[in-house]
Amino acid sequence: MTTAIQFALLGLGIGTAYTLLAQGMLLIYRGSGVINFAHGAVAMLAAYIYWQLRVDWGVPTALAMVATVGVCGLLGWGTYQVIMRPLGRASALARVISTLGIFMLLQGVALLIWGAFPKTLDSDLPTTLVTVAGVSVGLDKILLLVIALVLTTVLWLAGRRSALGLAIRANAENQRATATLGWSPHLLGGLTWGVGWAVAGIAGILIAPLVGVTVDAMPLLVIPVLAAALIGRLSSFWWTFGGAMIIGVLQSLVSRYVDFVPGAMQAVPFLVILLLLVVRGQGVPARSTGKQTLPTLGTGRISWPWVVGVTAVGILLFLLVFPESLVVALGVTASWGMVLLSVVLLLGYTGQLSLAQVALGGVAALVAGRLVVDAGFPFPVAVLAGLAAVLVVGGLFALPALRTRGIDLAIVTLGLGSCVSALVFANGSLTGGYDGTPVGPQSLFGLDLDTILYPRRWAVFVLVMLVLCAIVVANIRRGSSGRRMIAVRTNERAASALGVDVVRVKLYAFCVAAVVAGVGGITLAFRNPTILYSEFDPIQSVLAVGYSFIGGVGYIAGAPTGGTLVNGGFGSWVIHSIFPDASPAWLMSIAGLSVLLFALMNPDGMIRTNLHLIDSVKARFRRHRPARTAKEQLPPATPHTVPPATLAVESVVVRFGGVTAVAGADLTVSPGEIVGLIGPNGAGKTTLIDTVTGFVPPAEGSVSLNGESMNGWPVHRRTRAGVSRSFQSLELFESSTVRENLGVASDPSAAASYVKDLVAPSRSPLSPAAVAAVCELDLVDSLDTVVSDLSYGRRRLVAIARAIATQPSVLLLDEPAAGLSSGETLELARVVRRLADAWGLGVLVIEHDMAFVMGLCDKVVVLNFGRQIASGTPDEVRADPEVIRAYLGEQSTARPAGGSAGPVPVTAGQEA
Ligand SMILES: Nc1ncnc2c1ncn2[C@@H]1O[C@H](COP(=O)(O)OP(=O)(O)OP(=O)(O)O)[C@@H](O)[C@H]1O
Repeated sequence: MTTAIQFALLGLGIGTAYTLLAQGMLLIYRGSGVINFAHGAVAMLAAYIYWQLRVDWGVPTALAMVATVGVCGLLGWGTYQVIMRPLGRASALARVISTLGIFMLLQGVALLIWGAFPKTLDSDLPTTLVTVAGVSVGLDKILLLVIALVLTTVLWLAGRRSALGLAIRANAENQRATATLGWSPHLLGGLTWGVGWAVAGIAGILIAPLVGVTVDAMPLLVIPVLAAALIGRLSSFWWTFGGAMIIGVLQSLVSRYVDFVPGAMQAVPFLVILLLLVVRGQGVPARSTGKQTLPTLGTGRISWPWVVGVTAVGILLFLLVFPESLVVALGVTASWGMVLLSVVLLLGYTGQLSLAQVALGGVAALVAGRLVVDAGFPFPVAVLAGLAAVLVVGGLFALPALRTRGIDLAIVTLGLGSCVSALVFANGSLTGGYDGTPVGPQSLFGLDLDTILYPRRWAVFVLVMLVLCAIVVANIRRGSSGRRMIAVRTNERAASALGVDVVRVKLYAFCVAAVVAGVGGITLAFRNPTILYSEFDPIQSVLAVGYSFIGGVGYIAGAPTGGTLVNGGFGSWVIHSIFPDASPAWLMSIAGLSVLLFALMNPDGMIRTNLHLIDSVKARFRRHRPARTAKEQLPPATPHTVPPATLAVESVVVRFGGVTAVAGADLTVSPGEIVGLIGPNGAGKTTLIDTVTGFVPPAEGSVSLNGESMNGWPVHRRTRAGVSRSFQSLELFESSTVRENLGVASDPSAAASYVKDLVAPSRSPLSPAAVAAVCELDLVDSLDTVVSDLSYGRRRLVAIARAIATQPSVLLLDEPAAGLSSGETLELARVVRRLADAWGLGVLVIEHDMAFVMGLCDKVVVLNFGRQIASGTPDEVRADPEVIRAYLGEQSTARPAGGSAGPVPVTAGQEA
């Protein structure tokens, strides 16, 4: 028992170190909404500066401390002014990636100045042993705990009680609002980053004696620190303190009691926390909170003459022309190019920020390597087995992505990558430890690929693998799988409402990306006769995202371009050719600086600028052929009818915690019938549609289609069954064209397409319903227009057309006439009437425009405070005293808030 307490107390020491770091990171997040992945690197820099001042130059301790913290504070202030402030309007991704750039830059600069050899710093706190309840513990640990408690209390009080603290928090959410309250947003931003970095500086000085001053260890502390901050939901200083302590104590106890599993100390507490976070996560995101800027994507179009020509020339240059050192460097770049291709697939196309891609490459290499060494498998068979294994592991890594997203997912995957590193790569019995795994030379179908004797052959093999992987990724981009991925990255809610199985798309993206990263990892590992797993450490996965970003995370060609910057790649070769004695740290610093410059000036990456150039050159020489008009490209519209289906909502109750949003709704929508759902703001109308479409589960009651209960069905299954919806906030894929928006809705759900797309991508003809909807809503001329360029009224029509493109039997429209002119509203009413009468579609429509509802609907249902207070024909509802009292007012035909005065004159016989 005493031993357990002893280890728990030791763990509090580790937890204290995490707390000191975590609180500064949390302060920055609360004040600017940015997770600073460089926070551990800032602490590392502080430790080096402090070592330089106190140990090397003999500056008095107090002065050295003040100077170090001051420098960190100033650098934090400068980081805000030079990087974060200009990035204020950039995407969240660009801001996160810029912190990865800072990470790389600080590590590179520290290596250049202080070298890779560790420095030692003694604790400035007294280290005498104190006995508490029979257990001995160093006084410095107790003092550190006190400092962590004081820091947490000060930050907590400042955040809650001081006007400045409140303003800093408000500034993260709305700079304009803080400005109108008399605060300077940039002063607050600079202060947040300055204080945050200063706190990291204090942490660096205090924890350096515990963890040592090295360029590797301290920046990596960011991983457990992020986990602690996640436990605090990235908002609470006290929960973060608790999280850090839990992690510290768990790690210490595991190191004592699970010491038979190497690496368990780092991994087990992590896995427990990851599990917690995943359980706490959300399957379908909440109603959208606003637009976000996403990276621009390439088309994935393949020009076969170019691919064959460039590959053939590349092979010739590799075999006959280039010097051997260059060929080897290009081979490394090509291997990394495949790892970065997996980032393009995951982050570029699917929007999933995974920080574990290099670790996955390492897993494939490990399995293949072991099979070659232990089982004597031929190289190609071992490669296939390695890829099969990493496919499964990739699927496992996808599981957190099903319930977490954005920054949470990045942290979770970084944690998983570090678990793999601790449990597997650091396990000498699996990897051979410092000696590595001696795989020796390989051969492929009789061709000797000995990397020592024939490095050129090996490089050609890697080049061919890169080209094959790039073709697969390009095929996915052009196929229906790619369209689904892009829909998921843009808006998961809208994607699932269009019948896209978001879970399947994410699993697919993670699995294919894992295999592509696996090919990269295997070719990287087998380039040496002995595999060393140090090149698969978790930080490499972080760097991989940085390299992808520089190349262009939405472009296939961006992957090998980013791969030029890796250590040992083309960039290293160039630097070494010019400066033979240059340290690899130069390349890392240049890469870090490039990430920052690209984030600031060209977030779409290097390749986009070059593509613009290539396109403009091509355009000069291309013969002008008149483009086919959108109308010519459209298949002829055929008269359309839908399979009849009746939607029934019975006694549905929906609760959000203590709020009852819907308290017993009953309605049916029959084929060809238009039902209006009205009620004051907050009555529960959208919640009812959310429940019918599967976004929100009912607490009681049932929703059925043609008598079959849909309770428990996921969103996409309801869509595929024939229930489609539009959104009040439209939720269109704004940066895609109208055609692409409709294309996602038109794609059949066939599972086989995921496999077929790898080799033969399927084109997306619009569904007959989509074509009919485009003609009906007069959108033909807008088909190839990017949605964000359309007027608000036309975007509303696109949202309706997209809902119709899924070929529904029942259509749910959430405020379709909001923002339309009276002419457009009239036209919309005619179209909806026609959809019901001619197509046989059942329509449930929410609208505040009473004239529209009363003139159009066959039946009207009224909600008030979640309660259904009336239902019947428009005339019956209009005359209902409770409805008049609660909603319509005495002028029952008038729109409650500024609507048109009389009913829209549309009846069954009047359609256009
Ligand atoms: N995710 C949620 N968590 C908690 N409460 C919610 C949530 N979503 C909706 N509500 C609450 O449920 C009630 C009904 O909201 P809902 O948006 O469905 O109303 P509505 O009739 O569609 O309003 P409007 O006409 O303004 O769109 C409101 O009190 C709202 O605050």
